Amino acid sequence: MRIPLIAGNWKMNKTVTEAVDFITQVTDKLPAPNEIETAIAAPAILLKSMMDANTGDRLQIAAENCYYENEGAYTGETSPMALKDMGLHYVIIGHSERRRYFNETDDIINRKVHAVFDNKMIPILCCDETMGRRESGEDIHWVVSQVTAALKGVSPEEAEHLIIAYEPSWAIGSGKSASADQAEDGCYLIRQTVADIYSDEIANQVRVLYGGSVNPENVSGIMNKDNIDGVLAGGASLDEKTFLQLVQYKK
Ligand SMILES: O=C[C@H](O)COP(=O)(O)O
Repeated sequence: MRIPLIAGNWKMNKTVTEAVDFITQVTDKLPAPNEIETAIAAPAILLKSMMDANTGDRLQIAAENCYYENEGAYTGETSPMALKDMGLHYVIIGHSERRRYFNETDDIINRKVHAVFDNKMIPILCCDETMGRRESGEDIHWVVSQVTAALKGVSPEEAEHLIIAYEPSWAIGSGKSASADQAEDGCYLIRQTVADIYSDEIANQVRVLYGGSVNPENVSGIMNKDNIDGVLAGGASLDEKTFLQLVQYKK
C-alpha cells in the first residue's frame, strides 16, 4: 500500500524565524506518518533550525535541491552528504524552476538523483510539461523522456523507493490547477513509464504526486484519483492553516 504524501515546497521563501514558527505551530497537529506522511521542503539555509524545531516524528523536513558531488571546490553548492548527516530523508530534484532558471539538464538531474540515492536518501523527482506541448500532444513524450533520462542507471532496488512529482509548468503558481483528470493522466503516464523501465511491481510501489496550484478546495478531488499518491504544494504550503487544510483532505 502506498502511503499518501502531502508535501510543501516553500521555494525561496521564509526567514529562519518564520520557518521555526511554522514548524512549532504545525508539528503536533499532523497525522501519524503511517496514515498520511507530511513533508516540507525548504531552502538549505533554513533546514537545521527546522530540524531542531521539529520535535515529533510526524513531519519530514526536506531539501529543495542539492549538488551531485559530496564535497569539493563547488562554491555555494549544497552537499547531499551534509543533508544526510543532518538527518534528512527527502530531496527535491529537477524542479521545473531549477530546469528553467538554473539550466539544469537531464544529465545534471540524473547525476543528482544518483547522489541522493548514494547518500541513502530519496529523491522527489519532478518532471514538467508546458501548455504548448500539451496542446500539440508532445507533452507525453516530454514527460516520458524526463523520467527516463533522470532514472538512467538507477537500480530497481533504488527505484522502488522513488517519489515522482508531475508538475505542469502552466499550473505552477498560476492559480490554474490542472483538472483532477489531467493530473491523473500525467501521473498514470509516469507510473506506466516506470513500469516500462522496471516492472509493474516497482511501478506500484513508486509514489506519484501532483503539483501545480494545489489548494484546500481542489486537493480532495486530486487525491481521489487512483494514480495520485500525494501533492507537492508551493504557495498553499506557506501558511500553517492552509497547509493543515491540505493535510486534512477528505477522500
Ligand atoms: O513544487 C511546487 C510547485 O511548483 C507548485 O507550486 P504552486 O502550488 O505554488 O503552484
